[in-house]
Amino acid sequence: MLNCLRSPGKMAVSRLPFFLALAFSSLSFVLSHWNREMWFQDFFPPNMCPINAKDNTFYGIMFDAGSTGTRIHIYTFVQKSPENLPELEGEIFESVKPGLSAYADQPEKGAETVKRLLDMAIDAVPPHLWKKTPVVLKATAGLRLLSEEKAQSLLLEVREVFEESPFLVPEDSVSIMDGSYEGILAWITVNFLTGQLSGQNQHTVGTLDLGGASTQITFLPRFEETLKETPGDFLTSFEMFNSTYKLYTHSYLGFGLKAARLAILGALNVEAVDGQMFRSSCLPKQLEAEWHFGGVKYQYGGNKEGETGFKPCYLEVLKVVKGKLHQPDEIRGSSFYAFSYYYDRAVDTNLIDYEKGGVLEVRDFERKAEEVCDNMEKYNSSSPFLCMDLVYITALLKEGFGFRDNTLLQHSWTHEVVCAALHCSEVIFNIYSKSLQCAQCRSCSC
Ligand SMILES: O=c1[nH]cnc2c1ncn2[C@@H]1O[C@H](COP(=O)(O)OP(=O)(O)O)[C@@H](O)[C@H]1O
Ligand SMILES: [Ca+2]
Repeated sequence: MLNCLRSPGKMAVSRLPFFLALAFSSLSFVLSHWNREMWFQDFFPPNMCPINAKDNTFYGIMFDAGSTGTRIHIYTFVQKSPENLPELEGEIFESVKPGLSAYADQPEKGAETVKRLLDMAIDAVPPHLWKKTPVVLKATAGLRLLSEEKAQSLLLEVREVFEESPFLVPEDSVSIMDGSYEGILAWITVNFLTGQLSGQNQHTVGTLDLGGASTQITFLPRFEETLKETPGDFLTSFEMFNSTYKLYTHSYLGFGLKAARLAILGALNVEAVDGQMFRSSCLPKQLEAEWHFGGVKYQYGGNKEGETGFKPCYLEVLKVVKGKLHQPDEIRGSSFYAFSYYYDRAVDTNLIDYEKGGVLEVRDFERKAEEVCDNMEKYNSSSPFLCMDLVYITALLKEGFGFRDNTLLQHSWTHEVVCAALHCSEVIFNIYSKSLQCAQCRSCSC
């Protein structure tokens, strides 16, 4: 199925329910087929599997506490027969903004946002299953950036909310997720849901996740050379469905889209931001405004007198990106799924369709960045950061990770490749919107 995505250098940009992999780790088939030594065995205890065949519906409540928002996923699984794999029947999703880290100095208020979301689960899960339904919260880069003390008091308050709920609270149910797990979860979700982990001919795709505060890159190296050249802590081995996978994965803290804005503005790690005005050539000349991130208020604006536009902006962004990331040679000829802010900004600028997702080259982001940055007045109805965000995405992909621009490949976009790839990303999107049907992809005939 994913053959359609293997045209070198193309990226399918789509929304992704990566927390699904975490919820799947609660299933009996996962626990019996996946190595018990695996890192995610602790997320849900083995007794969470359906015990008797009649009681074949079960639930899992998963919180994704991201740097920009907190999301609840209430998954319903059905085990139709003991010998079959449980199936994901549905998902209820809700989110709130801002994320927990915005409540760094008011942990109780932060936990209150989690409680409001958890109340949804009380309505969604039948009362007789409450005690058997695990509730888990994994925080990502927003909390990683806080001091240990502030992060822990937030987690403690959330844990209290969980303890007061009628659900099952596993031992390590509220914690900060390690960045490399985050990358692996996304990779498993994409490749598992598209059938790449169970079949004979596995054609896995890499994943690129651009969050608010961190960014992850994950792929399965095909060449020995890559393994040799990669720093040890960028490689993680695990066993799944009787295969061993040695993945390249890394999470870059501070390289998420919102954290990058601060770095570009020179506002990252500045002690007293109060009263300071941070300016950039990536912003509309006359702009002066305020922006809140991670519970801090920043004043920012355009280069009133100086230059603005794509070129000066790119130079500014380069300082933040160039030479800061490991560049594995192998990715230049590989396919990647890109999501989160890659997807959001591609949709915002009509590079891809909101519903279908789509396939892009790195240069598509670059072209759009030029168009937006050199005509900022035309785009002033959307976010003032649009130019900066697009330039950052371009620079991160090209100069950060070392992806090729793929100028030559532009012409090899046959109708078939584009159509098939669109179908695949559509399937991914359909999964996100609760349907696990892949009929369209299987019958793809362009
Ligand atoms: O369940 C999801 N599926 C797909 N994208 C998601 C989901 N949850 C959050 N996102 C995307 O993640 C981005 C925000 O990143 P987040 O707040 O998770 O920061 P972080 O990962 O750096 O902590 C946004 O683009 C948002 O749309
Ligand atoms: Ca995230």
